[in-house]
Amino acid sequence: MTDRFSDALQALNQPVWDACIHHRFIDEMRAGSLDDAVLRRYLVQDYQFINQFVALLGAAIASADGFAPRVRLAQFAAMITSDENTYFQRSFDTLAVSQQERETPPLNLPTVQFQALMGQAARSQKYANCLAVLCVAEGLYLDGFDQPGQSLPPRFEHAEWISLHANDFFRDFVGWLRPELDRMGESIDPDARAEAADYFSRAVALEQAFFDHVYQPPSAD
Ligand SMILES: Cc1ncc(CN)c(N)n1
Repeated sequence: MTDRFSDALQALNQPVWDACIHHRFIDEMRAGSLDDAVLRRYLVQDYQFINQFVALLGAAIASADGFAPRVRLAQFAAMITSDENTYFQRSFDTLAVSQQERETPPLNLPTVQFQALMGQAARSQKYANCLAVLCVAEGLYLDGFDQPGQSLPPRFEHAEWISLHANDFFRDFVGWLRPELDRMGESIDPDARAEAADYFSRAVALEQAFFDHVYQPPSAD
């Protein structure tokens, strides 16, 4: 077992982590073969995830222990609220997603649970808890979508979603997040480490449920 907190947390959750990064959702997105109904369900739910995710970034900014991490996190929030937000809007246009579905869709159970987890981490006002969830959300997408030598599928809805999670800025951010969680892990007591570890595990499980659920018909909750 490694000494690094982020590695130890990932190792503890490795089977579920691997199930996520090899999930058919990621394979089909990368192949450009994802069914439009699945893509549509995913994007509609994920836009609601992103809403709370940006609030979590705000909480991480507020609870961080210095200006340098705040700058990093704020720069990342700027990317999500610009390039990623316009990706969603353009995809919604292409997939004929109504304004109501963009803003107030019925939520899947994993979306509700993920929003609750992020809200709980934010309200804890503990930087380590926020970082644990961020490490999962972004580390897992980097591992899933950033494959060496991959060629991008033709449709922008697939290609851009991959590119948003496989580029130098994103690699650099995740490459900063992991040691940042390690650094915080060293500065908190065992109870606080266990608390952050629990956020990490719950977030990994929710990532899997989130992918699984978009393959189920809308009334399946
Ligand atoms: C559910 C979820 N997890 C992670 C990500 C990556 N930003 C996302 N878009 N959606």
